[in-house]
Amino acid sequence: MTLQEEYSATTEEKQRALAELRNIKADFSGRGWFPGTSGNLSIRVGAYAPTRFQFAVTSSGRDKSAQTPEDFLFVDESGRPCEATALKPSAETLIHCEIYRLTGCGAVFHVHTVFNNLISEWFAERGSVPVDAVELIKAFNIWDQDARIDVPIVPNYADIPSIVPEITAALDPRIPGVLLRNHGIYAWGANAFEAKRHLEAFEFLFEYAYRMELLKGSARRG
Ligand SMILES: CSCCC(=O)C(=O)COP(=O)(O)O
Ligand SMILES: [Zn+2]
Repeated sequence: MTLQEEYSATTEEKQRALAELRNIKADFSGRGWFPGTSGNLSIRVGAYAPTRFQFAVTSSGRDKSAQTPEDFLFVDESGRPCEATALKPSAETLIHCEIYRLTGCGAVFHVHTVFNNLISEWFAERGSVPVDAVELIKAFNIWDQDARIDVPIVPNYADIPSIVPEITAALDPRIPGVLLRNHGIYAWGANAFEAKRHLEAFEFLFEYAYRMELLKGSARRG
């Protein structure tokens, strides 16, 4: 068996990943989480080693509220298509590659929302969004009484490869997500179910943090 064959998935596994991605794309689109063709999704398939893996990823620049046969393609650990295709992988595929390499996770989801953009800008100088003693922190499998977490924020650059080392440096193994400043969130999990749970929890916590900052501001003004 060649290395290529060893790490590529069965046809059934690939079809399952595509079906799951289609459902998640439709679900997130219904929430308005892909404005203006933004956002990208991926699910890993086949065997995994940090230096060798494959995943299905959304193709670049497409209307993510539409379902078409051109929505996804399979790429390898360096973000290159691993099957003959005219499709272009997401412009942010290298970020997915790095998250898989660092964490060994099974799915990575990226969305742009007003709350994740506002909160990343508000706390940009601090380098993280603090969240204190909110029950939904448990969605990250953090069960400490009154847990406090810091969601990392990294700079956003037009040149995507320049973002990769920022993610490498900022990633906290306890926190399954990272914010790109004034851009969006990357959230991941062992599989699509877990990545979706994490993404939903992040979005709840960002809205909570945003509204809490407003309340504190109005309390200070009297
Ligand atoms: C139109 S949003 C700018 C690109 C972006 O941030 C994004 O998430 C979508 O890029 P893709 O290449 O994955 O379509
Ligand atoms: Zn983006």
